[in-house]
Amino acid sequence: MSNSANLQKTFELAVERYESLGVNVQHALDRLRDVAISVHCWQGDDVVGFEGSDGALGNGLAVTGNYPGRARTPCELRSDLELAYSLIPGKHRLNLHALYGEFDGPVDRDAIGVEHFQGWIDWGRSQGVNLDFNPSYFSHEKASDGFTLAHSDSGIRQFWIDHGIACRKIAAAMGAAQGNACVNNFWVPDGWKDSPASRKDPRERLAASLDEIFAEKLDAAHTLDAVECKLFGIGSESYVVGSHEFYMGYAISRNKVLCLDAGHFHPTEVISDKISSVMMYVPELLLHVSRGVRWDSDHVVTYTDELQSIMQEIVRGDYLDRVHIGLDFFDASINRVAAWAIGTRNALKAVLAALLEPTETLQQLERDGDYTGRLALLEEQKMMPLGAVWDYYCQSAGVPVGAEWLDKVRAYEAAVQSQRSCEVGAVVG
Ligand SMILES: C[C@H](O)[C@H](O)[C@@H](O)C(=O)CO
Ligand SMILES: [Mn+2]
Repeated sequence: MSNSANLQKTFELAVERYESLGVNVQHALDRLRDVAISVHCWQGDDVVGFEGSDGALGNGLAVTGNYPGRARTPCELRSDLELAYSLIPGKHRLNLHALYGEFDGPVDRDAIGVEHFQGWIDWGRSQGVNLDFNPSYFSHEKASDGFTLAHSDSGIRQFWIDHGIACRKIAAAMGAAQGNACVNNFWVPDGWKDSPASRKDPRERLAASLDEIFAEKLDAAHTLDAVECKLFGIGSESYVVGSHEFYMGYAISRNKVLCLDAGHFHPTEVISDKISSVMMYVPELLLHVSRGVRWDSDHVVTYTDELQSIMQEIVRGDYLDRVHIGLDFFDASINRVAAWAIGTRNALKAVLAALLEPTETLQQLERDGDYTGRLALLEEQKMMPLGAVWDYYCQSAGVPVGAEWLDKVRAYEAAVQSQRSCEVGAVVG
């Protein structure tokens, strides 16, 4: 029997197994097809961007590793992304940071405009890839003391307010061009290494700055504002202005999308447990699916218990329409296209596993107080033939099955990435 016939047979047997639990595999695959993961551009170049500055990453963000082949121009980044998307089943989004505009000279962050992102908008249209966006409040001389929107200097605050306003306009233009909302996520690094004398003042300034940025009402069909909290960072170990409580309150009171990054809490705290709580009070949620190892280390997403729990919570709560799934990791110690493929495929596998769960049966057992049955079924689930369904899904989506994608990455690395030996400065691709 050919590989393809084997795969089909294994899939059919898997369908029967799931049917015996009352799970309709085709229905699960139909739902999975609609899940668009927002793939983060910054894994492709170690969060350097195209501003043409020295590229030094600041404000608590750190990328470790020196694997060759980093994308240095928009053309290279797009080429790498095209390969990555071809290895991932389904249609996915691109999450762009403001520092990835195409600038033909120095343009400061408060002066960026949609013209600097037209290349991305055109590329997105040609690829059928919808865009999300992020203002960049880091790696800039006006953020060098760790403060931006909460800065005590009103001039610096104004500069960053203007950056936020400019980014909202760009995001709205992207959304209008693609015909669906561009999620525009605000993360600011503001915080202190050591204990503050006033925790209150910077928080009041941050809220006031954000209110100014969001003062103009934009069409929600074009852009949605999201706000991302953080517990601590390198250099902001004692205090982060935009804490979870700060943004939870801000998002609820201003009807904003809340962003939960899996690496932004205490190391033993998980975001999966937060989803059903926050969804009671905020309209929509953005996730930065990441993997912290001992700290917010932004490791490539692997198929962990927490990844599975996050996707289970989204599916069990019937939140697929209100949760935007984005990724946030940056690993420079392995091939960067492989990092995207591994992390995104894992996120999708976890969504598939959640869609294949006999949720109604489990919840009925729970309502009946049959916790023995609940635990037994949850554990038996773990041995179900998920891999057979995943392989079938990849094959029917026209992307490599199993580890076959790695051959494509290796061939691309040999032909393309390995030729990128010398660094280039500000290059418009
Ligand atoms: C580059 C991203 O915006 C950044 O990772 C942010 O989302 C974050 O998580 C900072 O820790
Ligand atoms: Mn994040």
